[in-house]
Amino acid sequence: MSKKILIVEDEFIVANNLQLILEVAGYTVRGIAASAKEAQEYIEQNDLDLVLLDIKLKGKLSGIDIARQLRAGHIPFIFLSAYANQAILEEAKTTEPYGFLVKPVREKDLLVALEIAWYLHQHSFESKWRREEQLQKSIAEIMNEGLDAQQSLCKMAKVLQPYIPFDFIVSGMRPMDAQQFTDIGYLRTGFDEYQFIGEKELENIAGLSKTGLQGIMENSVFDNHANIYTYGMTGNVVNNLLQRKLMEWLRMQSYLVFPLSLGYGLSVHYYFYSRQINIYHKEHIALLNRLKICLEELAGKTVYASTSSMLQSATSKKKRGEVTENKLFKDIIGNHHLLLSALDLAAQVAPYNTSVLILGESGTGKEGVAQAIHKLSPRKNAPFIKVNCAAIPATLIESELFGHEKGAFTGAIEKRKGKFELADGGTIFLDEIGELPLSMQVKLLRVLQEREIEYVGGSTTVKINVRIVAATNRNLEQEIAAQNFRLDLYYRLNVFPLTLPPLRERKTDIAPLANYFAQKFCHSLNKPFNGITDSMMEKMYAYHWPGNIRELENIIEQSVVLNDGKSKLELMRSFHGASPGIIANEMVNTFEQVKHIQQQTEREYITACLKKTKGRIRGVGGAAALLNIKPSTLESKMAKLQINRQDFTGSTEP
Ligand SMILES: Nc1ncnc2c1ncn2[C@@H]1O[C@H](COP(=O)(O)OP(=O)(O)OP(=O)(O)O)[C@@H](O)[C@H]1O
Repeated sequence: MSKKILIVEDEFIVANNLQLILEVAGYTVRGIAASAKEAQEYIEQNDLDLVLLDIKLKGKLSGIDIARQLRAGHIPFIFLSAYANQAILEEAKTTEPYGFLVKPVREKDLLVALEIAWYLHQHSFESKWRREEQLQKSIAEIMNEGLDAQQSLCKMAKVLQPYIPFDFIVSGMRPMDAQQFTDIGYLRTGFDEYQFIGEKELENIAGLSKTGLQGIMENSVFDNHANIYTYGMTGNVVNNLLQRKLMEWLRMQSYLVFPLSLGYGLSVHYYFYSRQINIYHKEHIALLNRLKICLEELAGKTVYASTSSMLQSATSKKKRGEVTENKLFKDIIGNHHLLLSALDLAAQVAPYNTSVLILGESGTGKEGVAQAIHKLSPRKNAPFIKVNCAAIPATLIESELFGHEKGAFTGAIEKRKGKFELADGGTIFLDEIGELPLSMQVKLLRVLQEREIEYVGGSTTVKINVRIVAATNRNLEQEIAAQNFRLDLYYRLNVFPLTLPPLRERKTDIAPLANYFAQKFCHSLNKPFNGITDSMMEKMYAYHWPGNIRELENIIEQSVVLNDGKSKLELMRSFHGASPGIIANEMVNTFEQVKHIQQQTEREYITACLKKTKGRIRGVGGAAALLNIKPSTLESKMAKLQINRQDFTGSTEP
């Protein structure tokens, strides 16, 4: 059926031209709105499949305002703009558009953008619906298991986490009996690990006596409708004493409360707390409302029925630890909430064929997450093929990816399969996708659309069934603005973005990672592990880790190699170019400053390694090996940071 489109454009000639193109392509143009007001009238009629939306409109309201309305109504839209500078892109991005076209728009670009927008819309809608159905089923299963309140909240926490992220979840009866604390809480301590928090645990954490806690409970008032709160000065200020104290004790930044009535004036309140600010939205409340019947039934069966037995079972569970092993991501160490949020997303998307774009600085573990997504998918028994787009010379990349015929170019002595074909049935991991030359981006886009590849130098076409996981440490939006990356490819790949935090933003993971690597290297070198000295730990905490986990891994390896096997591990080199004070002092206010510092530290780190190797990049003991990256990756970084190898060839070791 022909899709119905609205054109929101105040330039008459542009709008007519668009209408002509769209009608020839088989779309039904519902109308042309020359102002935001007219656009709103069309939207209210509620009969649109897609909207083309000019950002700058005459009058008070802009295309951005209309975009927010379309988003709320789940109508996909594509922005049209005469400019594509960073500021406009940033503003447009906040509305999560399905595409962005720069005027004047070429016919082909317009039709491709519309096709992709429709595909993304269908996809996100369908997968959202499927995931919600799965969630309802999981809650129903918990209900039928005959568990007590504590057990069911623990299970509920695990199934709800991907949908409503939290670091601490609480459920409790309201009104509260100040003489008897019966709230049940679970604190997230790992990817799939939760620790029970009841009355005793709270008293310990807060350093309070039983009467102290009772005093707080007596002075607390409770919401009777769903609400979102933020700790601190902005947003919905937390007035409720118990909630405010909980946030202080557990260093939470925001929470969502969702009350469920059980009748007779009683209700069960669910609280979701997060260490991230502004994480909760109306959409989370809307989801909880859709789950309300299930949740009410579950609450009635569990919390209401078992308040008296709670304390007793709480103590026994505490003794057992209630800690489950993280089986899903067993090679990914760390339990910082920023890492766990990224892993939640990975676990959510893994079972589907959806393309995933993993973002994050170099060395943050993008490849490990890509592998985990593959292992958690139904494709796990088929190949996982990695392609480092930065490491392959531009002239060879096409044949590397798609294969070549015998004699296709000098040196092609026989027909050879490309990585896409090798990955058939499995996953292809396109690492450093931001480095892909523009000419290859067009070809990759065609493969993603048509799901078939063409050998270089011949007519062989092969149908492929491959899931794409791509990664980059570049800011692709900036690359698009600089015309280094194609917008249409970006939208194809960016179906499910996932960002890995840099190590300096999750310093609590330094100790577990350091211990993990130390044990690994001690084991492989057959040395006993005697621990890590406090001074090494302190220095590692103070450092800002431009090379992230890869750098930490290298440092631990050096320490293990040079350790005598009797004493604790000591730091065996000084950190180069360390300027942790800048970050620790929180003098960084803007993203640009962060980027600047990041580039500066990366530059200093590479420079220090090049000094050490006297400018040698390749081979054993070369700078690339020291940094544990491919020589070609190092070369491209050096070019980007304007580091000249020749400057180091004559220098002496520091
Ligand atoms: N959470 C983690 N737990 C254990 N090891 C990790 C973790 N994250 C990364 N590593 C290790 O750190 C090293 C670098 O990780 P990886 O190669 O996945 O990073 P990357 O983000 O893909 O880097 P690049 O952008 O340079 O390709 C690897 O040896 C990896 O095993």
